[in-house]
Amino acid sequence: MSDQQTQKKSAAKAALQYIEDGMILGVGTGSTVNCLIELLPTVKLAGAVASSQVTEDRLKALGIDVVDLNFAGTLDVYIDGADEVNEHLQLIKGGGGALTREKIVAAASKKFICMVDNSKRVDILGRNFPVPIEVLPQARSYVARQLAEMGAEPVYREGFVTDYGNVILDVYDLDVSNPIALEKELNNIVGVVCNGIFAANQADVLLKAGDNGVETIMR
Ligand SMILES: O=C[C@H](O)[C@H](O)[C@H](O)COP(=O)(O)O
Repeated sequence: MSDQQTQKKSAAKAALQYIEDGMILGVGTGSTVNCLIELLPTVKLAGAVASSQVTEDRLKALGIDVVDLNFAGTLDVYIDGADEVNEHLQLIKGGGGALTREKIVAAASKKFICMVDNSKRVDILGRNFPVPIEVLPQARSYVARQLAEMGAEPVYREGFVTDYGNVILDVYDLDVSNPIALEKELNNIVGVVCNGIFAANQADVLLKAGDNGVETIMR
């Protein structure tokens, strides 16, 4: 097993301490979350709210009851991974295209626990990883032109459709030095459904796995 995979598994194991019996858990999407899902049969959940169809399918395959967020109320805990995280626990997410549903479930949860391996920690978001933006299909070219006017380089994620039937632009060369301001600015472009900057709804706890174990960083 690679070091990175070992770290993902360690972070997922550490996340179990935030899960209580009888809880309806918010469950994210991605390879790190998949490590957590494998461990969920060892806890007694009342159910789970899934942040993507992929996660929903995996939860159901393990016999875990998947609950519609509209009937779950406010969740105590949401656990997810990230593509990048900075020192303020602000994130870029959406490498797997699940950003909108993830942001909704994160916003509807009291506590967001983020699990990462060492490679995800960065000083400034967006230097190495593009910001994914979910866009209504008809607005794709318009939104791309608006982003180009901001000096950025949007790349259409060809062949990919989100759970909501929309498309993704992966945006390079955005200035993410003020993540809260940029998150709002991107949301204001007509046709944008959601963007992958999680700054207004950043993580509350970061579980960062490295060679020497898992470090817990609180906001
Ligand atoms: O859309 C996907 C999600 O935002 C994932 O949480 C994120 O891409 C991290 O995924 P992974 O754990 O596979 O690196």
